[in-house]
Amino acid sequence: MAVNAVRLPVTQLHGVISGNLSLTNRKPSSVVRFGCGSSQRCRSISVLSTQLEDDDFGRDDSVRSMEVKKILDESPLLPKPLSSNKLAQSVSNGSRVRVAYQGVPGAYSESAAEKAYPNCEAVPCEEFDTAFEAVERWLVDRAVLPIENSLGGSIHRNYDLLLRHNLHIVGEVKLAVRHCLLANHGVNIEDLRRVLSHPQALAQCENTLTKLGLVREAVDDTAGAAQQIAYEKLGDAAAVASAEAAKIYGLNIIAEDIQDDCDNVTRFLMLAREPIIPGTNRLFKTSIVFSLEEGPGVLFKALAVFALREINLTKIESRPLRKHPLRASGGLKYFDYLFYVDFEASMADEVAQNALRHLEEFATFLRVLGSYPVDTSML
Ligand SMILES: O=C(O)C(=O)C[C@]1(C(=O)O)C=C[C@@H](O)C=C1
Repeated sequence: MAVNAVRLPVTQLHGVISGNLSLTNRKPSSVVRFGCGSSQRCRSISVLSTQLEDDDFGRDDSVRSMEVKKILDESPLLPKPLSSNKLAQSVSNGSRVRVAYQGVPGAYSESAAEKAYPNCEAVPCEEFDTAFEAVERWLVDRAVLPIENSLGGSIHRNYDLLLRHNLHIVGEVKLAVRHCLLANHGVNIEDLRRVLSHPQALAQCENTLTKLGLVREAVDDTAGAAQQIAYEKLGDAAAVASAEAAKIYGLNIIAEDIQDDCDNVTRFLMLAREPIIPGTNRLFKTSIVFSLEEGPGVLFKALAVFALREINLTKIESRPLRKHPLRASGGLKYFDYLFYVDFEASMADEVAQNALRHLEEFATFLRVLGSYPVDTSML
């Protein structure tokens, strides 16, 4: 699949928690005030759409973006995604659970945060690193991270993030992802030439998009794509995003359920500064990462520590060991790997503790990423 990366420069960074509104020209802004209910959300949308209504598609881009900037700067209802620069100026108000996610309102990660922590305050962030940092600096309580999808498989980059930061996995959420094709009102399917979305979302809709013959353009998140279509009043482009994003940004749903399989589920991890105390009162899962010496049967031996104890593995993923990608042995060069394994047991179970003690005997590195309740909502 050809995906043309679209990365507009960040000109200015945002203040969310401090309430300072400023503008980035990469992501014009979000339209939801933190913690506001859907009625407030709708009110703020209608303010925006009324003010933007008179624009026509032919207007000069720079004039239009100046106007959008003015509207956004003047609106008191528009929170902005957190960026690293503004983290230092932010303070946590400590009332509801605050969950950082990458993207803008209407992103699936926001829905995952709300599924995991109903009534939470979902905090949009420009980058995953910012979301992680927001937790590390006590500005929010949790970060949410998409990790795998039933159609697209593992989200490799996010595995790497788990190791780069020192947060603990404290929960998982499985979310049914139902993609829609969104465009501005008055734009028909025949007018479309391009489609914008997160690369994962584009991949999940591969068949439909190929049938429509649309050129794919990758952006940072699905809702960000919808926002761009709306703010730039694009007449030849659609976004792959949620029905919620259509509501927020005032777009028309041209097609529903366009993912390649109706069972499209993304699994998200919830991350926190402290691990949760693992229990045995419900189904728990534990995620670990380890590396091994090179040699015949070493991975087999590692996996046997679980098999011998009848511990079920639910996921195994390997990623290159970035600092030492190649290992020389007997004149040959081998790739060095990290193995990420999820198994169905709690760290409170003696059998799991024994398995990890056994693995420690020959693993060159081992870290427990978290022991957390299994999301059984989709069983
Ligand atoms: O772009 C979004 O809306 C996201 O929340 C990200 C994301 C992902 O990274 O996989 C989440 C769920 C869907 O699988 C598509 C995109």
